[in-house]
Amino acid sequence: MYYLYNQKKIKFIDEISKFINYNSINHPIAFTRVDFNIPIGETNSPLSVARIKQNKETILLLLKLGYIVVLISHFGQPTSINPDYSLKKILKYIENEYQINVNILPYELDKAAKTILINTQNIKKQKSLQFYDFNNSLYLLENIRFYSGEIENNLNFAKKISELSQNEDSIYVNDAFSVSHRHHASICSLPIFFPNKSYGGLALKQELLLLDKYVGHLRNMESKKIQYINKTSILDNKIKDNNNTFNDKFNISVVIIGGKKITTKLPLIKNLSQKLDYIILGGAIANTFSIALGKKIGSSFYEPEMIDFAMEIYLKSKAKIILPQDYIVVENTVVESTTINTTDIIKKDYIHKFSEDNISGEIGDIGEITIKNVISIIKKANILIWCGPLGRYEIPELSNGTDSVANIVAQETSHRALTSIAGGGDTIAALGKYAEKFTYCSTAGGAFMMWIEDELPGLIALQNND
Ligand SMILES: Nc1ncnc2c1ncn2[C@@H]1O[C@H](COP(=O)(O)OP(=O)(O)OP(=O)(O)O)[C@@H](O)[C@H]1O
Ligand SMILES: O=C(O)[C@H](O)COP(=O)(O)O
Repeated sequence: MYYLYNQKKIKFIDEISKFINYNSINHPIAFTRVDFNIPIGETNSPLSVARIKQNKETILLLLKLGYIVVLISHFGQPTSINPDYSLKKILKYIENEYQINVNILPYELDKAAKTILINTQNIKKQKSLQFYDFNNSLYLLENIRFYSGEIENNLNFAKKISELSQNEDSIYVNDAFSVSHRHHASICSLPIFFPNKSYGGLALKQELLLLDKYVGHLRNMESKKIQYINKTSILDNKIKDNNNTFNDKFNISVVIIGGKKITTKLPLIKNLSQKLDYIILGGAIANTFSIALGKKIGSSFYEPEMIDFAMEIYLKSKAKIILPQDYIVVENTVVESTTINTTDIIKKDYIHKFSEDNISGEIGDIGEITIKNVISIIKKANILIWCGPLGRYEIPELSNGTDSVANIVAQETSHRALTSIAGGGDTIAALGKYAEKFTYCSTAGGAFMMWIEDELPGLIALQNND
């Protein structure tokens, strides 16, 4: 089956089995881009392994087809080699999900090539004895962001990776929708070395088909007529169903944007705000808007270089943007950080409620008034998109905002025709038990938003002319 992306075809790996001659296969490599960038919690254990689980089908199919699978993933955003971001830290969770031994390849690519070569010979012997052992067939490159060529999208670096295999039947597979918005070597340049042999994996296929089904219309939409919205009544938590407030009952689209990847997500809000009725902001993204509006947010996280841009978006879409009105604030944060994500340990005594704008300390969650307002909007919505937690959900005392809103979205999805689509590694973890009640949860946050708004470079790289 082909998928048409901007009029060009993307092939998926389930096509391969129709053409392959199993007897002639000489163990080529399937270079498979996955996204094992899973959220890690306080005790250094994963908060969600959804991103690992989703590639299982792809990997098993490739192994059964006789490929040696070399998995390529990033983990966090390291700028150089850093043991805290080694994929070795999550190896046991990968092996646990797949029930197959995964070999981490040496960082030096020439040594990695030798390791694969030696193991290939072993597999040949085993195959001739009619004993096929997946345990020698699955490899994992170290965190691809340990190599400077990755984020530089360096063609030579991609070529070196492709040269781990000398077999002309080797293929490239992108099974990482959630990182397909990055112009990185393993996403955009590596497929160049596999002309007509670059495929989408089964997880990527599922993401595209389901997102098309549920929110495909948003991609094609130019902009939605701005409805007359009496914002004061919303802030007062009194939404009326008459012509002066909402034109169509339940014809309201809402996006909730939280989290802390402000540079990635902010540019995508600009156009999205033209298509949807409400932009509910939480998390550190909201902080950047608050600063732009001259509010005091204490020592809260924000991105100074995005302030002007936040202001531009605010001025353009003021009537639609809902910012928090009250917060849970942490004073004198006691940080015993894990280096991955911000899972700090905070003393309960330091957590306070703030209902005003002049905050001291660090915003950790939205407060009760904001939660009520957000819920009142959700109750009127017929489509809801959610990317990014509303607070530092990893810390139980700061998870109430995300939890309460997730609970209502889950209820509204079950009880009436609310289409709820959430996306993001942390978002899925933050939604917890409510995630399964959502219409669909994508593993992608930034990539999902870019999929709605723009072209994804990772999908362009998979397009075929044949
Ligand atoms: N007010 C806040 N201040 C600081 N960090 C916050 C705040 N609110 C949420 N966060 C943090 O944001 C992180 C998640 O943000 P992120 O933008 O990565 O979301 P995501 O859903 O995983 O998207 P993606 O899949 O694109 O990474 C969490 O670690 C959470 O603790
Ligand atoms: O968490 C994500 O959204 C993906 O793993 C991409 O990670 P990145 O934002 O560090 O590129």
